[in-house]
Amino acid sequence: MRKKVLITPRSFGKTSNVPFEMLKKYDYEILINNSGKPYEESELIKIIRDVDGIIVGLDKITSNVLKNAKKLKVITKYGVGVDNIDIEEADKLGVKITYTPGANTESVADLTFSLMLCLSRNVIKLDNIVRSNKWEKIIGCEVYGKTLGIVGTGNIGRSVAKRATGFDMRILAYDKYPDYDFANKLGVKYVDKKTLFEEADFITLHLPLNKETYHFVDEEEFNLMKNTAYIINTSRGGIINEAVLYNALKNKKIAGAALDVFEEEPPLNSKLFELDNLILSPHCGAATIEASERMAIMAVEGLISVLEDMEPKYLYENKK
Ligand SMILES: NC(=O)C1=CN([C@@H]2O[C@H](COP(=O)(O)OP(=O)(O)OC[C@H]3O[C@@H](n4cnc5c(N)ncnc54)[C@H](O)[C@@H]3O)[C@@H](O)[C@H]2O)C=CC1
Ligand SMILES: O=CC(=O)O
Repeated sequence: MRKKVLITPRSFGKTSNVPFEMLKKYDYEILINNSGKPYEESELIKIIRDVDGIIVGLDKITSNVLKNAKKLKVITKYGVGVDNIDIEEADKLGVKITYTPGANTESVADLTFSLMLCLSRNVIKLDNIVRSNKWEKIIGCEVYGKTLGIVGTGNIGRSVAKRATGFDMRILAYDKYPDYDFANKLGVKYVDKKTLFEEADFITLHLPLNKETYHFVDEEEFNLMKNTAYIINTSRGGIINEAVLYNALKNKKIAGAALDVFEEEPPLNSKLFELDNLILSPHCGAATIEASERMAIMAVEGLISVLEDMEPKYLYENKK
């Protein structure tokens, strides 16, 4: 019987045909989510019953979904953050998880840096000024020479650090597993969480979302920050307590923030929209031609390796 593969991410295979050509060699029956949005749990439960492998974007692969997946051998994350997958349930059921580590690193680092520059120079507001037939200037601040606090020095955090050296920034970092080789090479200083939040002019978050990192930035951290400091989140919405961020921005406890990710996505009619010291983007960190192509190819390689009983590629190891 032909194996069935479900593909849900919107941008999969949109920038090149290579991933589909790779899949063709195996004569799988391919199902594609053409709805333009992630599946609801109830939809996935129906579809997944006789699926052997799934390439998934941000759809929630809950324990209910997994319990209904009678043939599933592999869940392949088209991306890096696997917080939308019930990893423990998958482990219990013997379903392998593969992902695409590093595939979107440079794209997320680019977006992070561009958000930092947009915040410091009020780029969105400047654009609005000119479009409304006004000619006013806003005094911003330089990123050059400032202190950057990088939370999470994995692939993306390290790439942000590389960009920051070009701006002669003083770079502080915090990570549960510090990488001293990288730090020595780039002149990055590992500090404790409190020091980073107290001293940084720009803080950027690059942690995976899990029980340990949920609301990693909460009241206490906003209280430590300078009132001239900015925070940028391109990791996952749940890393920041959004209600507390709202108050910090509203009361000018901090200077500003930029969010590519939200506790609820999309953040429809959110009260965050009232704030003019906040820049928003719709979870676009990996939305480049280059990252999409790399993610699609690595996703297909991972999926095929498990479905065809080869040495699994890009296996996600649950470190708990
Ligand atoms: N906005 C977007 O489109 C994208 C968002 N992401 C998010 O960015 C996150 C980071 O991505 P990468 O850098 O590629 O992952 P990575 O796995 O290379 O780096 C994560 C880093 O966080 C550290 N870490 C983990 N738990 C920690 C804790 N409790 N305390 C301190 N440090 C901890 C790890 O030691 C590691 O250095 C992903 O998990 C994903 O959620 C990733 C790609 C695109
Ligand atoms: O959000 C995207 C990812 O790769 O994780």
